[in-house]
Amino acid sequence: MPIPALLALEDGSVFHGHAVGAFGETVGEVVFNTAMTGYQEILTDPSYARQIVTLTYPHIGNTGCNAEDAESSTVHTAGLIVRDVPRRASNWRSSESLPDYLKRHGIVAIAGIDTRRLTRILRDKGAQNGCIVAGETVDADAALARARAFPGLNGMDLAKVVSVDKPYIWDEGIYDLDRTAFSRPDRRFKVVAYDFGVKRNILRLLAESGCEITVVPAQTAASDVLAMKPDGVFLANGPGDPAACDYAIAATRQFLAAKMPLFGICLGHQIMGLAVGAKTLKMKFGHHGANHPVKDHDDGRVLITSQNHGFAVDPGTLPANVRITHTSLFDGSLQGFALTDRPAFCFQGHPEASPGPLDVRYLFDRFAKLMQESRTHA
Ligand SMILES: NC(=O)CC[C@H](N)C(=O)O
Repeated sequence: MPIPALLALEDGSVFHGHAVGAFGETVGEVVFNTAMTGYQEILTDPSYARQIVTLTYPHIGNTGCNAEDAESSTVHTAGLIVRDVPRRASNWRSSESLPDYLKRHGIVAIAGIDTRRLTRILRDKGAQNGCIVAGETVDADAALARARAFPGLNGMDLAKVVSVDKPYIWDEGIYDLDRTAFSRPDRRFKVVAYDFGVKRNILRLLAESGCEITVVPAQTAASDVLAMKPDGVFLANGPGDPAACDYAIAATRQFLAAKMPLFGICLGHQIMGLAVGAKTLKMKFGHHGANHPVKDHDDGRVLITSQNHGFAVDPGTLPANVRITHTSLFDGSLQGFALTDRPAFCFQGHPEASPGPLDVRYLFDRFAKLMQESRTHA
């Protein structure tokens, strides 16, 4: 017999389904993701901390789970909502089924609900705070009260919560499916990467561009980083409200003043925006998927990109020394900018994908070029 589960949203909607993960309850902001593949990468993306993800693709779990596809050391989504989990996972790399993987990580998850109805609610009303309860007895009123008690992500600083405790070196490149091993690329640049919730494929693609990377905790002082004399500093993706990360905004200002080559992704992009004096805003339901068209203003190309953000930099608040480089073709929101008087640029989407297309991978080469030029001019 399936074990019951229910999802309650702050607007009063209640969905009944069955448990496919751990028993218990979880609360968070419910967002929809339209990627058709990559559920394991999504579950382990630290940017999803305190968010419950519903996947619009209906069959989730077909290829099971494995150790190599994790984007961090654990699952970070607060919960998972899917239409249907297959009875059997099948893939030569699979070592565990999705339900077993969720249970092992203590993640509460629900299946068997109408995810199209849920997604329409989120699209029309905006992201909702929600609560999933899974177990023999599920109480809708209690779940609703818990959903409504969740304070929401506005003002929540989660980067320092998911970050590492101490620095470490990363030198692993991308996964080679033929050799079933990760590459060890040559190293030409010393890069310090701020871990606000970094995804491993970002570190892998930085390594592929020739970077030896020292990953540092979110609250590391800029002076400590500058003392390491890196060729460049990387600002990672991460969960929560960027405006709450005052320590990171202050450090970024110091790097800009020192003319340090800088590259920011997602939360890192938002922090760079705040550091130059722009404002961030909370989007209605954000961008979460692997098929978002983004225009590159330098050459007019349309890139298909991977996205996961619920906040955005307000382009109307950018200062005069900012050049907009990328715009979302879904809603016209800001996707990337560069400074005209500093070696610094950033991107709102996920150029490392995982999951998603690698159309924007060239930004990693741009960072290497920026560091090379900065060396030549030094
Ligand atoms: N992936 C990210 O870095 C997300 C950034 C930020 N937490 C947001 O939701 O917009």
